[in-house]
Amino acid sequence: MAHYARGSAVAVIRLCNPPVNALSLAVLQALEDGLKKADADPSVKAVMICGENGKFSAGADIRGFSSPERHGGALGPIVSLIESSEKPVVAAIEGVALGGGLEVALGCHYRIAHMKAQMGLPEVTIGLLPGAEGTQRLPRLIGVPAALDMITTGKHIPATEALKLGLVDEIVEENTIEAAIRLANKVIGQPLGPRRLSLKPIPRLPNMEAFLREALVRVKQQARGWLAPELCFQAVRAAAERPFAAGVRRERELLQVLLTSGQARALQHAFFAERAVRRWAAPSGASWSSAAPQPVRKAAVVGLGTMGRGIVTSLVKANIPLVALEQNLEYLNKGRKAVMLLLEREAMKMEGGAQTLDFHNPARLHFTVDFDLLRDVDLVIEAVFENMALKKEIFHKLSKICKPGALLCTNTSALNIDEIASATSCPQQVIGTHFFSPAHVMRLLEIIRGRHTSPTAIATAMQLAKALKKVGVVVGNCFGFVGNRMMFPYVQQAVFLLEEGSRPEAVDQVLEDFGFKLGPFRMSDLAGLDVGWRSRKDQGLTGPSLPSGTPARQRHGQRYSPLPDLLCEQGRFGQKTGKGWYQYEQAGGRTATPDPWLHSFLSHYRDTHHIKTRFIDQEEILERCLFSLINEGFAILAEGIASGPEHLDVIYINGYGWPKHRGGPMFYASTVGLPRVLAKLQKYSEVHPDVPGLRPSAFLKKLVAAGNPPIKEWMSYLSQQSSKL
Ligand SMILES: CC(C)(COP(=O)(O)OP(=O)(O)OC[C@H]1O[C@@H](n2cnc3c(N)ncnc32)[C@H](O)[C@@H]1OP(=O)(O)O)[C@@H](O)C(=O)NCCC(=O)NCCSC(=O)C[C@@H](O)CCCCCCCCCCCCC(=O)O
Repeated sequence: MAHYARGSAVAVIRLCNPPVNALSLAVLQALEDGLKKADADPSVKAVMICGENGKFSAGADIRGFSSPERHGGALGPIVSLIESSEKPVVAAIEGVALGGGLEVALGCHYRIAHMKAQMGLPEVTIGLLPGAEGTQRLPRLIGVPAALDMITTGKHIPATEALKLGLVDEIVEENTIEAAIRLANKVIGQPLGPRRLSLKPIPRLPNMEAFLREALVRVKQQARGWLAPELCFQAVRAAAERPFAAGVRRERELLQVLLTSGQARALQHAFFAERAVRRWAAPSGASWSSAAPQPVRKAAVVGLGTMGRGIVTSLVKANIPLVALEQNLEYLNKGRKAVMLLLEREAMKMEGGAQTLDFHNPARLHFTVDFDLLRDVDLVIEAVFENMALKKEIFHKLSKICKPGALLCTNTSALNIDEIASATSCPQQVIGTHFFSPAHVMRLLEIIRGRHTSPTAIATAMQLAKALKKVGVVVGNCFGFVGNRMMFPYVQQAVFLLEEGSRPEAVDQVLEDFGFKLGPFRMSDLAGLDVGWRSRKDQGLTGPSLPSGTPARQRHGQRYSPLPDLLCEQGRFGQKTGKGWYQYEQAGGRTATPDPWLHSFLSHYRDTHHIKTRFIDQEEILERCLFSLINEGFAILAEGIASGPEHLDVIYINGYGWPKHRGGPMFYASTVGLPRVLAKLQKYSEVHPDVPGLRPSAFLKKLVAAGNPPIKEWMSYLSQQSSKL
């Protein structure tokens, strides 16, 4: 709703729809009514628009988009109505003015903001464009380059920057509403023509054409199949090249394209999925709403390898005092040097911002080899390499040294949390925190609940994720948890495709065209082939513990490809050794080039194993890789390892480079249609009966039999879910 009130000569319209004053149909109607009332009242000389509870508005009500009467479209005429008012209208911006909220403010004749307010046009991030004439007004106000930057990235900008850009007229430290009313009184009677943005000419650039050409290249490069940035660009270009009314018509046409692309729905699914995963629940009945986190006043990180260094950097950035521990001085000094380098780089990125990094002060970051210094920490993150015996030894030590109640986290990508916890006297305080590399950059934190993990421990780990500006997703304990477990069949299919006749660059191309930043082979070269090799040796799948006489391409009666092991045996670990599935300019190089050596190696391998080579088309590559990953997702849901498909989607988008505009793997499956996914899996499984990853999961079959219900209803088909969460 919007509340209308009149005090002296200034009428106040307050947008009111908690928690973020989203512009629902009711709010828009009330806003329109308020404007008309103010217009009709001769004692009203000016209008002030503000939001309830210290927030202007987060824009159109995204939840309403999927309702039959989509109401976002009604906003443009209301913004025009504001602008055409004969009485000055002032926007008082507190908290956020985003999307349609900022478009309302752009319709106003004056904008005044609190200095802590944030503004932006984030429609691009939900697959849309600022379709209430925002693409036409903003460039007229702040110029094409700045408007293009805001509209194609969706970034939020602080009030101080908005003032510099001329987006707001004034910023205030005290009461914004009172300041806005003062301003409204001051401008009564002043001419409004120059304040109407639709009448303003676009600020010209000497080289507008060249600027736009280069900007388009940049936008396209970054978008990789995501349509909205390019269409946002086209709308701003229309503002630069056409009169206002024609630009508005173009904006509408482009919006229609986006609305029918399917990407808006996918990105909005991703938006709500990210919020849904915060509401975790455990089988005991404990949940996000009942369990309180423990405060983390001081933390520790054990192990300063690649992961530990990133985790330390993340904690320092979150301003958490920290002890960083290594097993000996040599490793400690190496780790300290690397951490300092990372922190210097982060500090440089933050230069000029409000926050600074305090990492030279030993009270905030203390490097040590002395376990005794962990006595008073509230939380420890163990980040040594993936070895069960080593992890158990460390956890045994931690449970003796750390104070009662301290949370003990293990950074592992696959190992059994319960087994690690069994080495302690406090398994309720043990939890898995699976960070993704580089840990100070990647947003995902998989939080693994063991059998005994307490609700307080989960709440504290979720709170930690938030403090680190990460997305925490609570999952159950199984080999590989959610992300890596779904990744195994995907990578396995990619390697099988090589055996059958494809090449790394062909497989990668298909998946990169789909929208992944890196295909499976480029990804594997980046992560290091030795990581998986070590794990397979530990599992007895290769190496000295493999029983003699084991068939080269079979393990436990199932198809197995020794290709990655053979590469490792040749010292081809990927980028770090300059050779892997590709060749690189040098060890540590980043530019992957197809490698003739690998091609002839593959030919030789196929000959040795009498594999008949065939041409494999793009469709088969895509379907075998993606559908096997999705199939595993259904098994995970059925086993209760994750509470819903949106958890899997959030994990894949934030940890595995799944293109966000495709909504995550499970959402993608829902758009492909479950009957089609099932039929394809059945077909491939018949051809490859020795590959369990292609055998359709019982849950997928059940959903198809139930008539392909919408994704929101999937979990209701799991009647007797044995939750492992
Ligand atoms: C505002 C935030 C920065 C706040 O962040 P914070 O971390 O503090 O809190 P949360 O993110 O947890 O949010 C709290 C709570 O509020 C919900 N929420 C937030 N924003 C909205 C919103 N705009 N609408 C509805 N609900 C919202 C959020 O979900 C949380 O609740 P939950 O129960 O889930 O916990 C941050 O929230 C944020 O960034 N919000 C999004 C801001 C945004 O993207 N704004 C742009 C909105 S789009 C818009 O304004 C469009 C206009 O340009 C008009 C265009 C006209 C044409 C439109 C055509 C309509 C048809 C569309 C069809 C789409 C596809 C289809 O269905 O087919």
